[in-house]
Amino acid sequence: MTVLSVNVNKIAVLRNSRGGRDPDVVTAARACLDAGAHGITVHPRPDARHIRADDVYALAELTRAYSVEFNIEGNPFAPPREGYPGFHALCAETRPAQATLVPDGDGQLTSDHGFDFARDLDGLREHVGALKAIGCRVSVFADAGADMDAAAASGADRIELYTGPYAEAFAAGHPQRSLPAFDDTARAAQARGMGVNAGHDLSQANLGTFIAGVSDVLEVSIGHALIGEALYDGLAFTVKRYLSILDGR
Ligand SMILES: CC(=O)[C@@H](O)[C@H](O)COP(=O)(O)O
Ligand SMILES: NCC(=O)COP(=O)(O)O
Repeated sequence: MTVLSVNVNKIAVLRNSRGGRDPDVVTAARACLDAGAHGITVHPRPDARHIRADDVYALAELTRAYSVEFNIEGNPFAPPREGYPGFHALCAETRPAQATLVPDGDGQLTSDHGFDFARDLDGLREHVGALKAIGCRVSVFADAGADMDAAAASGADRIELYTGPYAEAFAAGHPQRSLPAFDDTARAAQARGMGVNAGHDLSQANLGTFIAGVSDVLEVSIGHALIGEALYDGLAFTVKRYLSILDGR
């Protein structure tokens, strides 16, 4: 079975645009969990442009109360700065079920590649070991076609396949051109004892084809498309509520 971890970054984007408390990430996460989502994902970035350290603490409490998995994503190599205690410190303070290591640089609009495992192996080994020592399952962000021998040598429990290129191929009408590389990488990871997660730009349109075409995906984390789709699904209902308030005057 593939579990769904909802990424609530985008709720924080909306909240931060007005500087207040709403929409509230914990309320949104609770709605996802009440609807049956299996877990919550966040990707706090050092510039705190969406999820902030306080959100991470509050969501850790919520997911603990619901007995579901909390997945924190981030770059373990990025140094702490004001408002961002650093990836390891956040994990040490909140003990998420899963820590997903992503090699994002400063100023990147969003994640757009996995690790070069052979190049980053020594540093990755250290971070993976430290996170496992505090009780986290550790997943590492990987491109289709990445070196799974080196990924396994990092000590990671899982890889998370970076699905952006698949989503692009799907949108261009030829998902079957990209799926075999994802499936081969998943099988190579599994043959080396690692589990396989996937995420980035997955959506209602492209998810089914991906899950059907890639071996034994344990978890998908989905945020951008899911929150956008929720707006479309919720707008008619919400507009009617406003109209009924106005009609009731
Ligand atoms: C690793 C990954 O693919 C997601 O965490 C994605 O990067 C979401 O981050 P943003 O919401 O900051 O784009
Ligand atoms: N790990 C991927 C994730 O958490 C969500 O990515 P996206 O759906 O916001 O592109």
